Amino acid sequence: MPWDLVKLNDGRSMPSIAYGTWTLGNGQSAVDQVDQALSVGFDHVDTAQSYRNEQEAGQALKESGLARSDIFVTTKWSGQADIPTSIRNSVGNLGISYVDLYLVHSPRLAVPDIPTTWKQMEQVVKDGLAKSIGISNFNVEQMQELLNSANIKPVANQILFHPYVYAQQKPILDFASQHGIIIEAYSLLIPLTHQPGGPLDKPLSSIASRLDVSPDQVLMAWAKAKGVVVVTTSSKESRLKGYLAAGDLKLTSDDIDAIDEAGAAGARRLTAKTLLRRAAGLALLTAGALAVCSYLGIDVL
Ligand SMILES: NC(=O)C1=CN([C@@H]2O[C@H](COP(=O)(O)OP(=O)(O)OC[C@H]3O[C@@H](n4cnc5c(N)ncnc54)[C@H](O)[C@@H]3O)[C@@H](O)[C@H]2O)C=CC1
Ligand SMILES: O=CCc1c[nH]c2ccccc12
Repeated sequence: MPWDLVKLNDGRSMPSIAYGTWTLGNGQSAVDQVDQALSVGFDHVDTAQSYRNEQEAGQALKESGLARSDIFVTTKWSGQADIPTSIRNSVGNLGISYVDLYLVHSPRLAVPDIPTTWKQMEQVVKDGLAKSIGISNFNVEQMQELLNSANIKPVANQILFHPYVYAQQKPILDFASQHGIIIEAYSLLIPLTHQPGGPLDKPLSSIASRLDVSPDQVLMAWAKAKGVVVVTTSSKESRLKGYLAAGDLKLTSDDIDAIDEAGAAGARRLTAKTLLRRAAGLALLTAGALAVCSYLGIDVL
């Protein structure tokens, strides 16, 4: 089994790679894409109230003929209604009686506060509508606030995770690990999809050539080595097969170090770019203000 099951802190298990439905849209094409993912071997589907395709995911699950116990379904409370209403709508849309994992999509939704929101999440487990509960996009302070009053610990925190943000996200990984919380990585492939041309390009392509695989597979193997669960997607069958096959890849510690170093270099570059952009913005603003003052005859110097 290339991607193993990971043990959760509530005694349950979760497949360590998931197929995500965020960008699928809806209608028949979304059903077909989830169908395709299930038929190549994905057994963990990650959806959300806000993705507006829970029904399509549910239809594909039904069509797959897979037993309910052979598929792990995650959905998220995205704040479209209160938690008790939302979870009932989600399981109804998915056509199942429970989800395996229910996540708070963002700490920003936790109104009036995190403890009150988490109490409602705990009730979802008591009502049998979710087997496990977790969070998404929570930082260390928000996780600590939640744990201070939790009766049921979150099993997972789904966060942005790729080499360019690895150092930035590391405190979340360390805190989660201390508390037995699994990290799920989304947007792992951003260095290829949105930030090509950075310091990672070279090590990724040289490791990929040596192992006769593609750079996305190298990123998957890197994430696996960091002990996180991967949430990914593609409309291409060949890519989906590649993601699953990447579970068998073995990177050396030198490979991992090279990716970590290039990731850190990319992060420094992005910080420098952001600072430059801010400085340019400030300069423009100052020039504008000076021009207005001069036009109004105000002497500022
Ligand atoms: N909890 C949250 O706030 C979030 C959760 N997610 C979850 O994660 C899932 C995956 O998110 P993404 O950002 O789409 O994941 P991703 O970073 O894995 O990107 C997937 C995309 O990469 C493309 N790709 C694969 N290999 C490539 C290559 N070699 N070169 C260029 N492009 C390549 C694929 O075709 C696909 O479009 C979502 O569907 C959703 O379920 C995503 C974002 C936020
Ligand atoms: O999950 C991907 C991005 C997204 C879509 N809807 C929401 C709601 C709250 C946080 C993130 C997102």
